Amino acid sequence: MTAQTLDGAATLRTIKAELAQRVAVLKEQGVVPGLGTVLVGDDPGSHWYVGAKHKDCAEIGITSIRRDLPATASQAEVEAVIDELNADDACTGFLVQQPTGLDEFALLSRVDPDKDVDGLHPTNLGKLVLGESGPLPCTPVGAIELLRRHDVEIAGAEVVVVGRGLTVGRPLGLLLTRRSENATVTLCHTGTRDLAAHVRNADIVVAAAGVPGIITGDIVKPGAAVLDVGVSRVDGKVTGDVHASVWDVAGWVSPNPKGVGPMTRAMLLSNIVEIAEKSVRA
Ligand SMILES: Nc1nc(=O)c2c([nH]1)NC[C@@H]1CN(c3ccc(C(=O)N[C@@H](CCC(=O)O)C(=O)O)cc3)C=[N+]21
Repeated sequence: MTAQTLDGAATLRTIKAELAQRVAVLKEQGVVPGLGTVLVGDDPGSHWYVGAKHKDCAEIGITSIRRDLPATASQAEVEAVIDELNADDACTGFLVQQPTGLDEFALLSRVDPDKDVDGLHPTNLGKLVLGESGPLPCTPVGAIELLRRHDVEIAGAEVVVVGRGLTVGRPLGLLLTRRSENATVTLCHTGTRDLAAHVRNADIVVAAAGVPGIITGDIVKPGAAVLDVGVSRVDGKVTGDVHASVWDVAGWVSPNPKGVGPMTRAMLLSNIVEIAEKSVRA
């Protein structure tokens, strides 16, 4: 048996086509959405991500405001750029690419929560806990959307999330246990005594540990959906948390690359369009 592919790259193309139409409607109403990015330093991965985000925006009619700062930039210098984008009406929303090597909580907190396209501002994470509407974190929502668009049943499913990081595992647990998702979630992490015992039970496994190959075929339930969110670089190549042996056992696997990564970009675009639409309604 070989698993079916949860194809994030193809789903990104579909979502872009849908969003391009909404951007065109916004333009008729006199609104041109704009994405801002703040990039600190010269990490090649971060440069690639930011470049990809701006290319995506250009394709669907969203303008770009790009602020690249040297690795030597101080906390105050980055905060000044954040203040500038908060005040810029051409900037619908923006993100501070992580990691910056600076006080990230202070930077995140300084972003206008209404412009927080990453959904990571403390106010927006608080809204997520409280069940209020607001921008949602892109990677976990992208993972859910990838399952939805391939008709993988989430309601009632036993989901094991591996990893409790702030950008994926922690918020994903909150999202999946909302009434609208209705999954039962087990959040595993480095303190979990018997990871295999939990994973064996799961209808859906989300691997976001950042440990290459930690999810192997022998611990996956036959027919399960397995999402590979881990990003490690092994010899310069992107390597996920899901071992190749999983493809022989699972029903669905998201590859890595071309799985959840592109979905993160899709949800970023979706957050920008939603903020812009909200500004028209206001
Ligand atoms: N404030 C902030 N917001 C982010 O959204 C954010 C961040 N910081 N820091 C870093 C991570 C990483 N991230 C990815 C985006 C796209 C792909 C993606 O599309 N990857 C491609 C290609 C990967 C490759 O080949 O290098 C793929 O999976 O097919 C991956 C990872 C967003 N991040």
